[in-house]
Amino acid sequence: MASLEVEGVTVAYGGNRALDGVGIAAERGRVTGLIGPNGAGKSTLFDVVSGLRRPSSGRVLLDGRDVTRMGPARRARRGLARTFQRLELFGRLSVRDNLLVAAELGPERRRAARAVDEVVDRLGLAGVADQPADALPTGVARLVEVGRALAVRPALLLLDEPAAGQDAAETERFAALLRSLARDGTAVVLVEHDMGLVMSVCDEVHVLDLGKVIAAGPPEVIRNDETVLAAYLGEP
Ligand SMILES: Nc1ncnc2c1ncn2[C@@H]1O[C@H](COP(=O)(O)OP(=O)(O)OP(=O)(O)O)[C@@H](O)[C@H]1O
Repeated sequence: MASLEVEGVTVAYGGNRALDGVGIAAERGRVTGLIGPNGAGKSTLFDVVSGLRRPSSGRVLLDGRDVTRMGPARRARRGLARTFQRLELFGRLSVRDNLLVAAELGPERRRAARAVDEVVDRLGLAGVADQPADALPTGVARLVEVGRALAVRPALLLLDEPAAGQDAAETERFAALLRSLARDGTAVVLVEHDMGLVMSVCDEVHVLDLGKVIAAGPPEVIRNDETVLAAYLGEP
């Protein structure tokens, strides 16, 4: 069963349909890419999935259960975690404390310190663990943001442009991390503009344009899809 199913979701801002009957699915053990030009509706879809925005129609299911009317906290307790396009770290807190605040919100509160140690280890953050977050280069800060989501050991992880600001070596390590999360059984959904990263780590890619899914399939198919190329290049 898919970990996440989105069915016929529509969101309108005034007269503008940010999402128009969108359906996607994401499964455990797989990295699912969500791409599309600026303004396509990717972040709005994450808001709908995480419960920050109620769609005017359509449904969101987590592990087969309809959560469309559930708020963000209840969805988080059901195993959903996300990152934001704009970094949401506490600038004056150390990396470790940023992770701890997140871990303590998770279901395994009593084991928060251990969860933090695991995240520091897994993301290679030991060298910066005691530094304040606002002293970090953007690429490392992005990794801490991902670490905050991982600290609750999510079953479904939504990542909104996690590689923005990472250099080539950081992105390569990040790709390996995404694959290892999928191997451990996490359902990962990746919104990302770095096409090299998307095409190398995703098992499946959904393409949004002007609020509609215009293509879905494995990276090798999406890469050569004429509709997708036209959406990005702005010509048929
Ligand atoms: N709070 C809002 N009020 C009005 N319109 C909005 C709001 N948020 C987003 N929109 C509009 O909804 C559409 C989808 O925006 P969204 O941010 O979801 O796209 P995106 O694919 O995440 O874009 P980007 O790649 O630039 O982050 C755009 O036309 C945007 O202008």
